[in-house]
Amino acid sequence: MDLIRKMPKIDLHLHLDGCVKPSTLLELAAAQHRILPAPDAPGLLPYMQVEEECRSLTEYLQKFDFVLPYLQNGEALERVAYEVTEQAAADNVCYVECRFAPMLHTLEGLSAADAVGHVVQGLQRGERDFGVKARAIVICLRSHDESANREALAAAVRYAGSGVAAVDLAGDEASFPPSLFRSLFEDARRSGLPVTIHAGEAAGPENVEEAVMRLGAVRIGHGVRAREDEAVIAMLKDQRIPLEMCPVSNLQTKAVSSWNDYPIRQYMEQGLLVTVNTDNPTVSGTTMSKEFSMLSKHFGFTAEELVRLVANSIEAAFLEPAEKEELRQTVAGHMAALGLSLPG
Ligand SMILES: O=c1[nH]cnc2c1ncn2[C@@H]1O[C@H](CO)[C@@H](O)[C@H]1O
Ligand SMILES: [Zn+2]
Repeated sequence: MDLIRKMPKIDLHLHLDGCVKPSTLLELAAAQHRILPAPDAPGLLPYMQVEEECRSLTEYLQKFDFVLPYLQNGEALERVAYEVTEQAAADNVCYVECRFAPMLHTLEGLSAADAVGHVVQGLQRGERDFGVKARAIVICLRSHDESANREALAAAVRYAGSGVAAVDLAGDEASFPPSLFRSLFEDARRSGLPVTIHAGEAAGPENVEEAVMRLGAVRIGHGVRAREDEAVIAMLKDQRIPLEMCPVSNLQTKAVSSWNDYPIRQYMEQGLLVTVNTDNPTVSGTTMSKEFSMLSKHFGFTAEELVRLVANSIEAAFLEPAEKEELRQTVAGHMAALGLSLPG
């Protein structure tokens, strides 16, 4: 466990609104003169974190409704983004891609572009203060209409290459299939921003295929249910599409029924490019170290296998080649100090 904590790690799939600290929420509420249902951090946690009995992604997503009202101004967004890098540093995560849906932060007059600007500012301040590299990913939401999603996309394009690294599609996968978003993602692709899409989490392998073949995704969020179709697995392998797996979250949303049933080893043996991430540290009650510990506990992952996952994340990162190489050097240096060597 100590080695896991010290190991340099990478988190490519983490939602900004899923990692607000309860202590921060208390301060945001006080500054905004808003009432919370509990007076202290332990009392707030049940409102922010899922229980073991969580039954589905839809139920899981309800936790976000609780924090979003407090994240409607630039100051709050900048602070929680800054704290993403602080939390990353505390767990020896040296690169983080932090995703969020700007349109969820426009309820009190902030524009989508301003929301993106504030998040980018918070991440960049955190990069300087904590030595953690950070990029933002802008999320379009399945439950939003085309015009809202186009506004989010335009905000992403405005910050492309200056803080925003990619575009994503998230939300209720069971109710809104990816085919509804073909025209939106055609424009996303034309903008030059790379695309990652949540798929095969709460619906079947056809969504993974659609995301890659029709929407142009070059990475897939979760992809747990891709295993139900051999042809989809072959397509992921042939195109070397990284999977952003989030084990603790995937158990909670019932993308799988038990650890035994989690396809991570199977995917690695099939030659897929697997990465491991947190999804939502507060909502899921997790950290990168906890994710790695779970893999070592339930699947006997060795230190070398965990290092392989970190190497995969470097390969999958939405960074320019020179920046990626710099990250590789940094990670290799930290690994070497622990007596571990970074492959490839
Ligand atoms: O695992 C997930 N699957 C799909 N959507 C998610 C997941 N986690 C969070 N969000 C959605 O993304 C929004 C912006 O961050 C969150 O508000 C939540 O609705
Ligand atoms: Zn997610």
